[in-house]
Amino acid sequence: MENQVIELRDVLKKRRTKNIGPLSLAIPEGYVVALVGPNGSGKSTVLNMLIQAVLPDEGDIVWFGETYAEGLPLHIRKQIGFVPEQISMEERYLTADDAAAFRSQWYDTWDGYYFDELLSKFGVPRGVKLVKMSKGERRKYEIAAALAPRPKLLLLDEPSSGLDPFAWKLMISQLRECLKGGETTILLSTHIVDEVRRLADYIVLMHYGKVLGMVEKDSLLDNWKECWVTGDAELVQELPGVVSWKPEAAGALSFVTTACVEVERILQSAGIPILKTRGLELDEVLSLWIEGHTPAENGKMERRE
Ligand SMILES: Nc1ncnc2c1ncn2[C@@H]1O[C@H](COP(=O)(O)OP(=O)(O)OP(=O)(O)O)[C@@H](O)[C@H]1O
Repeated sequence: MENQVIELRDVLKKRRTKNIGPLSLAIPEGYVVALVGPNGSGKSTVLNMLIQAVLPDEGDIVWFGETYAEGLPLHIRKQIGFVPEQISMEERYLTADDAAAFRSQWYDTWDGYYFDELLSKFGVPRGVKLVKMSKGERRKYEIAAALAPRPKLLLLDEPSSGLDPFAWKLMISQLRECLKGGETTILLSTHIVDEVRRLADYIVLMHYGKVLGMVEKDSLLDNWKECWVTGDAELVQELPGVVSWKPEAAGALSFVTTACVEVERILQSAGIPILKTRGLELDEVLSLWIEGHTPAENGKMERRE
């Protein structure tokens, strides 16, 4: 059986206007799980509960097989790298190097050379206080500082927010690098479809404080597509997973399906060519999922090489 790095068991956080939870979720070791969902759906609250910056009102959180209701012990905290949504108050008036010197005291696995290399590659200004940096520069520092101790678990709250395209690509390649050994697990919240496409193994959808499901990314993105074929309404009614369709020019029609792999198989055996397909954007996938078009059950994944 796979090791679960994190487990949430009926976790509930009461907020003034809405509750986040009850949430039950298991994050398997060695995978990347993308938390997606509209603003205010509870993604940051989940991530903050995982470092005990926010404490749940009910339920249990299990880290590496143990619960720690009395506070996260240092040996567990040291295995977690966190990129928060907001810059921490304690580090505001420190430079990147001073903040790193402060952090490295808590992490015996802190790799100063790696941190230095990341700051240089990202072009983070040295000698400038974090509070005086641009949003993107601070983000780059946060990513470098989260990666430097080579943690087993990386919690990333919208890590690409404010990054330019060059820095974004660098972040993706560095995260992929971390995953190579198979022991690092990443839980990230994101609104960026390309980030999900390039990194995630699983997608967890949050909506109004609830988890609507956890599904394999490949299965979701391979199956949820818009297709163009030559045919009529009768044809579309025979096809599985069709959620909408419309006539197009020259006797063609387009339809959105949540079962494209099966649709392709059926059309191929009927000798009907698919003229074109388009993978849905993340917002389209989320809207359909939220409307109740649930993805197929996820199968077991092969472990990452
Ligand atoms: N400190 C707080 N006190 C009271 N309510 C809060 C607090 N932090 C968050 N909330 C509320 O909890 C809900 C979930 O917020 P959260 O930041 O977890 O959402 P999110 O999914 O990360 O949103 P976004 O995509 O906008 O970052 C929101 O309705 C928010 O107003």
